[in-house]
Amino acid sequence: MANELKEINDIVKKCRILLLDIEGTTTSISFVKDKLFPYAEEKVKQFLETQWEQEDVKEAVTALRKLALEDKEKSVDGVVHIPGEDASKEDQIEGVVNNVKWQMSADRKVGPLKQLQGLIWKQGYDNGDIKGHVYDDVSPALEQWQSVEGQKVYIYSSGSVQAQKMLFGQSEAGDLLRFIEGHFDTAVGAKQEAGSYTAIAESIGCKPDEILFLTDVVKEAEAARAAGMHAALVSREGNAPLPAGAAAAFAVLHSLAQLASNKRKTEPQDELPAKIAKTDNEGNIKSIPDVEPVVSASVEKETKKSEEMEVEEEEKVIGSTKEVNEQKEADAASVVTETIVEEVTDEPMDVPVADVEPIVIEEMVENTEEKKTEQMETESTKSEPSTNESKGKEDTVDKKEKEKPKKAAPVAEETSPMVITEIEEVMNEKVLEEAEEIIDDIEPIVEEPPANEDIEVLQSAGEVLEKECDEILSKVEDVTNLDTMSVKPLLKPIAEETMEAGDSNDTVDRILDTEIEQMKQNEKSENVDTKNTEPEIKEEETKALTVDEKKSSEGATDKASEVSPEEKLAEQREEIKSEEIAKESEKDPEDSKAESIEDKITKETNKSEPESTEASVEVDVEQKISEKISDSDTKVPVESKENTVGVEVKPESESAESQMNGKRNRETVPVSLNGDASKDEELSSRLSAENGKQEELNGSNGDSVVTEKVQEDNKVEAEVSDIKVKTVPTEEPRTDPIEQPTEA
Ligand SMILES: CSCCC(=O)C(=O)COP(=O)(O)O
Ligand SMILES: [Mg+2]
Repeated sequence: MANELKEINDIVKKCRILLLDIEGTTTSISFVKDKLFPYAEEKVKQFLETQWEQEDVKEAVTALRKLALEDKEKSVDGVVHIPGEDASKEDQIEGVVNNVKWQMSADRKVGPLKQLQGLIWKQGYDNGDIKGHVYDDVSPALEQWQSVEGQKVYIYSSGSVQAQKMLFGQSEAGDLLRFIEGHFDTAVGAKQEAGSYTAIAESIGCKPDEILFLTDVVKEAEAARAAGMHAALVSREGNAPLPAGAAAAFAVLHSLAQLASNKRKTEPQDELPAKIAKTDNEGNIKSIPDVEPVVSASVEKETKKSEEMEVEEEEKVIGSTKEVNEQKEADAASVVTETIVEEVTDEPMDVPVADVEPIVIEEMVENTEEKKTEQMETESTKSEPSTNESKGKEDTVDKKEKEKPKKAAPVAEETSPMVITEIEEVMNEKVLEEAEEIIDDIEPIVEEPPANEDIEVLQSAGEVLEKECDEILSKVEDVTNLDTMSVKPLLKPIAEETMEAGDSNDTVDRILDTEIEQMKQNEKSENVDTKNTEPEIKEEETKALTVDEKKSSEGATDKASEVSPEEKLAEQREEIKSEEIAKESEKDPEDSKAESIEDKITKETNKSEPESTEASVEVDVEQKISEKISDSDTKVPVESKENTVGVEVKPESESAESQMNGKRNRETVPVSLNGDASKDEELSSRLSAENGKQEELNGSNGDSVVTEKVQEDNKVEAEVSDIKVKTVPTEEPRTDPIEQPTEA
């Protein structure tokens, strides 16, 4: 034996020609015996009667007659004689019909019988009564095999070449002739004779060991192996059991899918499970899954299924097939992939992977059409089929070996996924690269979310800001809080006004209560002081009155005699008041312009240390007022000022006040220095007197002596008027009394 390799993968690696038997290998025995033979038996008489005069029919009848004579000479059991040409047509037809039925019943694989059968079946194929049966794994396997450059598929069957072509050309799987390079029948020799295989190898033009022959008959496999071919057995459901030792001698396949490469990367859901039969130790099928196998299923998958079937022998075959096809498919795929990828990757981003497949299929169809055309041309030059008995005649093998251009093997539908998968890989790499570039461009735009650390920093910053805001608010509250204002002393008159306006503000009330208490105390102490100073004041007033009296007596003695001292005093008071007003009017408006209350408040609130500011402001205000008091005392003689009334608030001050209150409260705004120990006493009493509330506040019933009251009023008014002079020019506006808005 030239080739005794049993591992199918090892065999496949070595072979480029696939030579296939039909019945029991690509096609079910049942189809032949239950469909074709009955059809031929049923139609043979009618066929002969109608086609008797046809040349091909006459040749077939002549061959059958000769065979019958030889069988008679050989004393073949059951041989049926066919009357000679000198017999009637009817007798001849009857003899032929009986002979054919006898041979068919014996399943003789003789040429004359197969020739006539083919003629009869042709009618059946032509009128649609017959469709050639092929296993589901056949078409994909043929396509796959012949798709690899240099690999070809041939058929060697006892059936006539004509019958073969009809079966594959009009199969249930469609026209499979495009995958078949040539056909051999018994004209080349008996299938169980080694010489037949040698002749086939010669006809194909290759070495026998480049051919893998698949058959269901052990003796045929042995004959092929004897001729130097590689051979494997195919076990299908319905086949005759393999003889003992067959599986040990040959690799046994149950599906042509086992020839396919496991390199194909198809998704499992895209594949039908291969119909792998359970077999006995001889490789004979015991049972077969319901699902038909497909060639597209990978060998790897087949191996897995075989493992499930616990067929040890099968595992060996599958494993061999896998390795061989890996190499084969790798070689084929590499060529096609290169070509297609070049087309696709020109525009990697615009061509989706899915778009690649049509390109591949298109090329496949194109090649198929080309191949089909070539086959049709070849067929026209083929010799007539012959039987084994007609050896020496024209060879039945297709000798018109087509010298097709050795271009890249067409990519078939079943193989394209593998190619596409590799294209996908290439595409993915390019797409990923470009995607990375795009992402790089995007990254600077997209801000990364802050890290936890950053969030903590931000939170801390937020807390700081919030704290600062609280401090600012606190300062504002301090400014607006009557209890904590540094200008608290200045609030007194405003508070009083607010009280007069019926404001029930508790703070104001509290301030007033405190103020009232102090005023009561001051009133008492002032009374004591007044007793000590009253003589001097009275003396001064007396002098003033004397002068006035002289003046008035000079012009109007009658009136003078008629005017009471009180009236005189009032008149003098009015005069002094007018003079004071005149003096004030003569002063520089710019110097007397009171600083904007708003500005003052702003300055106050801008101070960073409220507590110290409050104290300093209080001191400043007190000092200023003290200075003004003393200044007033020195510049303006008390005698001349005693009768002056409170200075009216100048327009500037009114304006300032209006800015604060949005209204003109009063024409005069008395100022109090609440809380001062030395000066506040008399100021408080002045304030009370000025407002005319002293009696009320002190609980006085107004029983005071008129003279004392007048003097007291005059004194208080004079002093208060000094204090009220807010428009006194100063170089330190900030220390000027600040009017606090009542609505603050
Ligand atoms: C394709 S012809 C029908 C099958 C047939 O007649 C036959 O004899 C098959 O024999 P095979 O050698 O293919 O087993
Ligand atoms: Mg067979």
